[in-house]
Amino acid sequence: MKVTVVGAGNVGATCADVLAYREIANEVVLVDIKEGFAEGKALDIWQKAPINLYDTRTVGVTNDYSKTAGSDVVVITSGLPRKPGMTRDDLISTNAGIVTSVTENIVKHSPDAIIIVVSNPLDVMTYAAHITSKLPRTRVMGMAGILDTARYRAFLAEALNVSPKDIQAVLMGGHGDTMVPLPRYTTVGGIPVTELIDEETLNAIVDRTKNGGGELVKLMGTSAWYAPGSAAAQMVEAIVRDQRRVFPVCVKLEGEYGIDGVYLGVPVILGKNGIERIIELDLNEDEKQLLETSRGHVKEVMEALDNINAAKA
Ligand SMILES: NC(=O)c1ccc[n+]([C@@H]2O[C@H](COP(=O)([O-])OP(=O)(O)OC[C@H]3O[C@@H](n4cnc5c(N)ncnc54)[C@H](O)[C@@H]3O)[C@@H](O)[C@H]2O)c1
Ligand SMILES: O=C(O)C[C@H](O)C(=O)O
Repeated sequence: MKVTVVGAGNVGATCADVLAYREIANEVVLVDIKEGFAEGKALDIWQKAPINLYDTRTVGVTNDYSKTAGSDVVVITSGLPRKPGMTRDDLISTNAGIVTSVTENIVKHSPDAIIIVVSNPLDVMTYAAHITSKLPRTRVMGMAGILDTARYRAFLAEALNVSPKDIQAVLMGGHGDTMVPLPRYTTVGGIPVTELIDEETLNAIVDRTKNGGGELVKLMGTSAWYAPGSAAAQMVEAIVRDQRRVFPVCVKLEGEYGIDGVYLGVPVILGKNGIERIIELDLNEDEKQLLETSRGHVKEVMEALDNINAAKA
């Protein structure tokens, strides 16, 4: 299996490293626009192989997409991260141009690839990659739900003083303040979380999760990479090993949840064909309302992208 990661910055290099040391792919190609940057990162990861004992080959290239040819999966992490005081949506015009041109290059050299978008604003960059690639919606998806759910699970594990391994949760909607964590679908070793934690603490954890990205941007001056890079690698693994894992993933909805033509995080089964199935939960009225708010927000940002594209045309 051959996997390309575009963008050799914090998230891309972390993702490539996880793909390599966990031997998820035989070959990982790292691409960046900065001369020598991807080559250096790929060489560093390769030189770690004798220490951490893996044999995945890592190759770095500066904008040379011929080396990515025949990739089974491509992860797009290229683009600006936000700085303190910015929202993810503030990145739209710069990152849309980057994601669009990267996607054109990817499909030219790997027409059968499955594409995982990581660049922000996530839901709308997934839209940009999907319309550019012209691939079926099952093959172009965005990573955010695994990260947001991981934050929620980590905060819960801390509050309950239990292993994060035992916390299962679902989170839906856009990757932003309107994301929709679902306490009703959260369990701790099979026990509904509401039986183990009081409402006030749970609500505080939900709020912290919604602002989880911003919390890290404030602390570090740029956005997170260890959990995001690992989350993208986990999606790659589910696809290349045909694991049929159930994850929240951003995909174009075509009638599911009563929503049409908007890119949102929903639970899916992820396997060798990409999105094998979208799972439709029976949401209650409050949850439906939260999802509708999230849909409205993502739709607005999608329209902003349409306006940017129309102005360019
Ligand atoms: N979806 C998520 O949950 C999530 C999580 C974390 C970060 N992100 C997003 O991922 C993106 C990358 O974050 P980062 O921290 O790795 O940033 P970074 O600045 O460390 O790395 C980005 C890399 O992209 C490269 N790049 C820019 N234009 C390119 C092009 N046309 N072709 C190839 N490479 C190009 C840059 O040279 C840089 O090395 C940001 O947009 C960030 O907001 C998303
Ligand atoms: O918060 C960001 O800007 C990056 C990413 O979307 C995250 O949630 O960590």
